Amino acid sequence: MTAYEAGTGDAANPLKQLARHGQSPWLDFIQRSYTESGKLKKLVEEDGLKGVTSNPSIFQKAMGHGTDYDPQIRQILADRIVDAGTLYETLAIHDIRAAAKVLHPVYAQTAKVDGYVSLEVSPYLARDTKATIAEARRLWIAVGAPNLMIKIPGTDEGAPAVQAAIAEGINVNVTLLFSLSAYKKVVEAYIAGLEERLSRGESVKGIASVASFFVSRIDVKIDKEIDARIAAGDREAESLRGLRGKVAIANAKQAYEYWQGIVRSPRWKKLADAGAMPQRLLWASTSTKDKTFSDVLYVDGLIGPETVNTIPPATFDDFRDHGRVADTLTQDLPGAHRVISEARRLGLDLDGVTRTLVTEGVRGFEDAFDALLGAIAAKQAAFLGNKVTKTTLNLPASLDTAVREELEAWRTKGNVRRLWAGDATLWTGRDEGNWLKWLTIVDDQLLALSKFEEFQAEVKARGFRDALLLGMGGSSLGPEVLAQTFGKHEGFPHLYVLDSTDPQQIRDFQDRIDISRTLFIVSSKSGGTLEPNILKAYFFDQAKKVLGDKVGSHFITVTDPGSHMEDVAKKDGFWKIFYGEKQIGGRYSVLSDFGLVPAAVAGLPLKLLLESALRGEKSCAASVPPAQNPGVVLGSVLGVAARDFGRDKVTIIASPGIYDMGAWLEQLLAESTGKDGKGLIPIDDETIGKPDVYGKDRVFAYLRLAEDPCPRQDAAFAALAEAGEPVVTIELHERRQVLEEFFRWEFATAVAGSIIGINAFNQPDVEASKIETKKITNAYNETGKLPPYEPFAKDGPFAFYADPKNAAALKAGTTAEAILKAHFARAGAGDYVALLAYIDRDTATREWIQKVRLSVRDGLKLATAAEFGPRFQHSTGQAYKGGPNTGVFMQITCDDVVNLPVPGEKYTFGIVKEAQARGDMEVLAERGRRVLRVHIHGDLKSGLEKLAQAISAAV
Ligand SMILES: O=C(CO)[C@@H](O)[C@H](O)[C@H](O)[C@H](O)COP(=O)(O)O
Ligand SMILES: O=C[C@H](O)COP(=O)(O)O
Repeated sequence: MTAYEAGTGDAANPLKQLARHGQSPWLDFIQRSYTESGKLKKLVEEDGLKGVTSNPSIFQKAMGHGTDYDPQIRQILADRIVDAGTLYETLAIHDIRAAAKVLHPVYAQTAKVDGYVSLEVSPYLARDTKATIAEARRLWIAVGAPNLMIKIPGTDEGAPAVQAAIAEGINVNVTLLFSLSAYKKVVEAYIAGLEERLSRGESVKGIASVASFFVSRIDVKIDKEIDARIAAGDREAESLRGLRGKVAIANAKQAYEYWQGIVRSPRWKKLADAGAMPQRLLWASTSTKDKTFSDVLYVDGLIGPETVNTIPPATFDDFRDHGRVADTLTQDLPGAHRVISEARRLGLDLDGVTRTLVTEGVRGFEDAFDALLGAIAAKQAAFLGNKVTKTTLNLPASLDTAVREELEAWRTKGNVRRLWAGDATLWTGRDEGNWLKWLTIVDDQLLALSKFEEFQAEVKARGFRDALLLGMGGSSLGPEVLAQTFGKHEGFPHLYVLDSTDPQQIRDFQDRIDISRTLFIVSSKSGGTLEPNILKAYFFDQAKKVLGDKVGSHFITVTDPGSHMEDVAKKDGFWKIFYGEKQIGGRYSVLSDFGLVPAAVAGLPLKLLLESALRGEKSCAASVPPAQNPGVVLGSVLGVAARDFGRDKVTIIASPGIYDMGAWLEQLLAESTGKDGKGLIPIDDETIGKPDVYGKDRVFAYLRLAEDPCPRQDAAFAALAEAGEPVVTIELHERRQVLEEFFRWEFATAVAGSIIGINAFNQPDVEASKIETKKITNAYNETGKLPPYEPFAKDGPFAFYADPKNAAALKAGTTAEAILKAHFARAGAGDYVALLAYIDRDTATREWIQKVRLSVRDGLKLATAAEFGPRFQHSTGQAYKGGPNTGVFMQITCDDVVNLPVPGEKYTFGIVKEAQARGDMEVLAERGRRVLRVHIHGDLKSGLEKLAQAISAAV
């Protein structure tokens, strides 16, 4: 008695009779309820079931619908923060293990011939040999059952992976085989894998493999071609009709014939003598698709020794009911050859069909996997409820359709996976892949949590009253959000963030802190940026006067390894040096030490914050299909709205409790996307108005803090949505979720950048202004004075400056009002007006700029940006100079009542600020931008008042 006869006994059950003919019926299906209810066990005991196969479509059917899996999903989500892919795999492994347990007795009774459960590698890897091998190895270990088979596609790339897996002793089910030629390669891979083991002196016993030959799909394709030709009146109609429903089985029989030759060959004999088991042919795709054929056609017709048929449940039942058992596989082989040659004679393209079927098969499994992961991600979001932020889109129909199309394109191209894999061709194909460490930084930070917590305890123990962070842009805006959003924490210093060269503003901060009890955080990624260097020099000097030799112990730095600031910190005996990641650009650095160190200093709950960020990361993971991926959805809305609809003004409004998010977002969006004449123009904190004050160039992003919403904002957004404006509402259930949003917006920005078609990770035009500023400060150091700079007009306290081209356009007027009128008259639909104020940024000036921008917005119906220099130069400045030429700029400068020295330099902070304004103006003008500078002489307060009146009159 062979192993195949082990389960015989019930003469009335065709399924059981198969064993006598050497065929093992497997079930092409898996579902939790089957295993848990004992149904699978019953099939084994009553029907002689000998194995189970799964594939992405099967799991999609099982997990994508119903509630079978809900309890385990809830339990996993309660314990861990995971992505949809991990969730799927955990559920799948659970099922596979459970089925393997049920089938283990078969495995034992048949001496390892049968009793297997198959689990397929990710279909996304079907064309990647190395990744398939790694995945096979990983799944093999993760499931940890001897009667597991790893399914690997029999593609050109899959065959070498089969060989490698077999050589490692992993049981393999080779799937997606349609053609004899592909099958031959797979047989070779199996044999070569076993030979590899033998040559290393390893055993080949007990290693099992099946080659899954797909049957019915071939008839579906060929018969369609036949029907089309008959319908078109083909002369060979009769002969063609005679082949309907025959080619697939004939093709399978040829494969079997080949197998028979193999197992008789001396090469195989050697392996068999060493105890190897032959790789059996497994008939897959055996449900009947054409209802005019027998419903058990592909079981009845393929019965033969040492084969497997994996049968879907309905066909399984049909075959139990009326299957006919006979040795059909070996019957009439000449007939099978005739069918194939007749098909060739008639020009039916079997080779082409099998090639197409491989491509379609891979695609089909990818689609099914996408659908499955999408369903899991949606379920996950629903179960997590308030633990994650919630996004609602209100988009006009045309934008909505375009966004859906974009999401589908991202899905079919596998772009989310490409992004995670660092594929630079998603952007401009240059060095973008080197700038993506932010994708996984949260995982690293969680691993390093104890480092931050120890530091936090040390800060607390030292009893600092204040902490002053000195930095610009990416090194200051994230910490500023943390400081503003989470406030002061008992026992920890008050965190202040200074990002200005305005002497008055520096003095304001100095007045707020007690230097003797202050921890200074010098934050500079490159370590070479002018502002943090001179601010450090200034405060170090000031602190030295108070602290003497201990001054270094009040300073820490966060900087990239090897930077100038690292040298400074070492030389000056800083208390600590924290390092950034070189593969993260400044504006993507908030979840690296650039955000974590100030968070630790301020006494924030680091673990909770990082966990929130991790939720952001996991919800945007490579496994989460675009339509369920919050980062891709948001990025697609922003990218498509700008690219296809001219809606490039991303208007960001946040609830009061998280208002500062906008300043961080401004930099992220503008600096990442505003270049090559394209990009998103962020409009932050422009008080929300009635629908009629807006042009058709906006997308609105509402960051709503559900725990403390603003009813006025709610009502205004409802009105905008009602009026058909595109509104994205992101609901944060608690403040902590700003960390989740940090990650999501970073991801969305990368996506939008890809859609717009720019490099989302460089900032060429910010560098340009820095160079111009440096030229001016260097000149000052050499000559002790600034180059001459003449206004083209003066009126009262105002002096107006511009480059010759802009001056020519504005010179007609001589009064402030006329000049401003002429300037603003240059703005038209789709443009924006940016006020760039190089003045102290305090409550009064912020209110002033807000009032003025609203008068401009309402007067001109244009988007407005209200910015303070020099901080915006490290942020939106990139888009102003490098983005679309739609900005109309007005610099506002003032006399400095206070001036402060920069230790070691001839220039002062006042000179630096002047150099920055001039440098930026130079570059703006050089890029052909409409720009005007208004300098306020004398008292700033009254000057600003007058300017506000003049602007209001001009618009
Ligand atoms: O590959 C195996 C078994 O190794 C099967 O699970 C295989 O994927 C299925 O039989 C087919 O996908 C089902 O195909 P079809 O009936 O949808 O044409
Ligand atoms: O956004 C980045 C700013 O330009 C500051 O750069 P940094 O961190 O290298 O000093």
